Amino acid sequence: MFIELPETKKCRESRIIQTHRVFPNDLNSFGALYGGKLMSFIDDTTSIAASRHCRRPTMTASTDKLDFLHPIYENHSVCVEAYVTGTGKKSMEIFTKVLGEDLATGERYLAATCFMTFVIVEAEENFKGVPTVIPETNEEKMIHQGYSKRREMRMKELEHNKDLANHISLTLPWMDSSDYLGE
Ligand SMILES: CC(=O)SCCNC(=O)CCNC(=O)[C@H](O)C(C)(C)COP(=O)(O)OP(=O)(O)OC[C@H]1O[C@@H](n2cnc3c(N)ncnc32)[C@H](O)[C@@H]1OP(=O)(O)O
Repeated sequence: MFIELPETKKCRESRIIQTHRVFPNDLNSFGALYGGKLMSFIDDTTSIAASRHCRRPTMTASTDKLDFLHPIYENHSVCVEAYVTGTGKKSMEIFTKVLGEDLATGERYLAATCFMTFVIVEAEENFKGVPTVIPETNEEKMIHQGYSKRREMRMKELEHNKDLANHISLTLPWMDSSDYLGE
């Protein structure tokens, strides 16, 4: 049984904010937060935003370009904030911004941004669709405004990648090299 959903939800209803301190065992060899660790924080946070919005099981369908804009150093805090910024029928776009904070000075900086798409994988037969989002703040409005264009580009890219997938070899390379070498 799934709960009934309203037709609309505000961005703030799905907003998730996770904050962590960057410890020595989270660092890369440059003394900054390891990128894989940050990606894991982002996936974790966005998945909760998706669940909050649709209250049904979802899976990560895609991650758009993740831009690492600024390193996050040891002992700074890393704040990962995510909320739903656009919806289709079963898919939800989630925007994530990552802020670093120097806890000694209070200086805050934008460390990364990312868009991800989550898709509902289980729903009732007559599922009508996820609630559309209502942006309220200037940032939410600006990001929501670009949703249709981003979705269009995503769909084009998906088609292209599906085509590419048709040419990817599944053969174990050490068993038969003819696929690799085009013999
Ligand atoms: C929680 C986790 O850790 S998940 C782990 C990582 N994720 C996975 O393993 C997912 C693997 N992929 C899959 O299972 C499938 O490709 C799915 C579930 C993502 C999509 O299934 P499909 O059968 O292709 O979905 P279908 O074609 O019915 O489309 C459903 C919706 O998803 C959207 N969609 C499907 N694939 C993508 C994609 N790669 N990027 C963006 N949107 C997508 C469609 O546009 C459609 O949107 P709409 O309902 O808003 O119009």
